[in-house]
Amino acid sequence: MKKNVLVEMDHVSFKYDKEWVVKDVDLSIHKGQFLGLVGPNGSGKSTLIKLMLGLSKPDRGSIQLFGQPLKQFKDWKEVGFVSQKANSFNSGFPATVIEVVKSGLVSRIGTFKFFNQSHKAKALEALKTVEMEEFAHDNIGELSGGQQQRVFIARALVSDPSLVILDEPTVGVDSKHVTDFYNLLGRLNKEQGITLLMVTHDIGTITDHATHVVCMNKSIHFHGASEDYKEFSDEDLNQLYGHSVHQLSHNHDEVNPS
Ligand SMILES: Nc1ncnc2c1ncn2[C@@H]1O[C@H](COP(=O)(O)OP(=O)(O)OP(=O)(O)O)[C@@H](O)[C@H]1O
Repeated sequence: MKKNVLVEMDHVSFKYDKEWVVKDVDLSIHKGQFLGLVGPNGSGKSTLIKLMLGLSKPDRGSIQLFGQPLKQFKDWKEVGFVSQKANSFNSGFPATVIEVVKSGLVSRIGTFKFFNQSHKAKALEALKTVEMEEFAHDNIGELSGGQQQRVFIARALVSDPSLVILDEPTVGVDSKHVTDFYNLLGRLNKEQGITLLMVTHDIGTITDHATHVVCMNKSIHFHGASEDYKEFSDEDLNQLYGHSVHQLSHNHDEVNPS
């Protein structure tokens, strides 16, 4: 593996039907980074994640995970994923919190194996990390959006991944709890050394928490340290987003599109 490079995309392009939605993307994610991926609606962020996870295949270019071509990569327990729609269980969904978290071990133990006491202990440990262990035996559907999303982070953490990818995890999280959520991600990154890639629309907030920012609109328009992204002017952003966007001064919770 190229030293400490967990993901490497080399001239990656992808189209649905005839329209290119990801164009000539070169992107490396280094161990220890907390990378925020931002861009306007429909700019290809989720598609880029799907390509990285091998759920879609690039039409051009190549992708390596942990130094291996994606086709050969098998060590999926190293990669946790929290999707945008994770927190959409209705109250009748028949699974407890701990069952949801244990399901994250399937990549480690195989689909048809049974969970044992050590798996239960792992799941409880992951719930403890996200401060949700007291809800272990509650029904997942009875929790708030923010609590459900913490459970899905625990599910992503239970196999001890080095990299966790999150696609708009704060959608459905009460704005009062969004800051706590970012603080949790910051702790995972700083204290546990987990590399994070997070798709978000919160361009005002992400720079306070992420170490690096990638801003894309089909191709990459900015990739650098969060500090430098703060220098990316409102004018640059407006051009990219096609409407007025302000990066709020930092320590604010929201972006202010008009
Ligand atoms: N399954 C699909 N079939 C055809 N087109 C698709 C499909 N999924 C996404 N697209 C299109 O590809 C483009 C990129 O979509 P994508 O979801 O990757 O963008 P995004 O940046 O994640 O958007 P958002 O911020 O709104 O979630 C959009 O124009 C979208 O309509």
